[in-house]
Amino acid sequence: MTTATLLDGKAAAAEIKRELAGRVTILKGRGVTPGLGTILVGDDPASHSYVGGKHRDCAQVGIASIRVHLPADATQADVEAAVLRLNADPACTGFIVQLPLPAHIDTHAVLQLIDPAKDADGLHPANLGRLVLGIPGALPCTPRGIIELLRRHHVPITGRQFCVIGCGITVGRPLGLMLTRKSEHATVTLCHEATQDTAAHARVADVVVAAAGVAHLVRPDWIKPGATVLSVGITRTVEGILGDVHPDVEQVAGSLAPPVGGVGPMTRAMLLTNIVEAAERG
Ligand SMILES: Nc1nc(=O)c2c([nH]1)NC[C@@H]1CN(c3ccc(C(=O)N[C@@H](CCC(=O)O)C(=O)O)cc3)C=[N+]21
Repeated sequence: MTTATLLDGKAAAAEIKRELAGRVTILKGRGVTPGLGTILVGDDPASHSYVGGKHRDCAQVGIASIRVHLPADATQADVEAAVLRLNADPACTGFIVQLPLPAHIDTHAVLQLIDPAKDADGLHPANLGRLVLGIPGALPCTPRGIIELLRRHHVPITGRQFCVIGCGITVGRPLGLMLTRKSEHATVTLCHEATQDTAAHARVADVVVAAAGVAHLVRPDWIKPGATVLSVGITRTVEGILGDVHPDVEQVAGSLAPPVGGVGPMTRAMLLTNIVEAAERG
């Protein structure tokens, strides 16, 4: 049996961070220190750990960190005030509101208040609209990380058949938009909960991206031998982190991004890239 080549997001992200550190040095020479802000509401351990990782990354490349932490019972007005403060803070080049927000908060109302020029996640309606129209703007970090991971491993994109499983707002839906731009020009099938036969769509794909958040959804018999597979969604259990792709897929795929050390580190590297680009635009 063969074993898939690893799409190593940890190594690619380390390389990107070295490149960004050089660009940050140049910015600092011009008197500009890029700053990433994060707004975290509540005490979800996973969210805390993600936000911690983002600030560790910032320290590595010389980006300043601005951390805002609000209690779980923060009101809509409290969260909106935090957004407005970072919009107005000249030390903050760009920022993110860590998702998910507590259920009593209107997420769309919060995201719409972010200054689109400071939208490090690329999730503001103005930036998603620019993506649809093909106008330059901040791009969502995870889809951007997926495309960058494929490029750095020389996986062909143009003209290839992609099956994207899951069409959430942070991964699947914007990934479909990005992959069908002129610069990528892939053919994309977006599958979701109501798709009749997701396995049949996956089987014909050159690249399968699993971003549904359903543990071990993608089985070995769903994969065309030699295809590229990315396990993006994760489910936390007492036994540890389970990816959307069953581990045995490794025996069929040509290359595979694992649920840990694959797309996750690339998402973080693209967040830093969005900040450095925003600082360079000035
Ligand atoms: N506004 C917002 N923007 C986001 O980009 C965002 C978000 N909210 N909410 C949650 C999801 C999830 N996400 C991850 C990023 C990195 C890893 C990552 O680096 N994972 C490590 C493992 C980390 C671990 O062990 O938990 C790895 O794959 O090696 C994972 C997940 C960003 N998200």
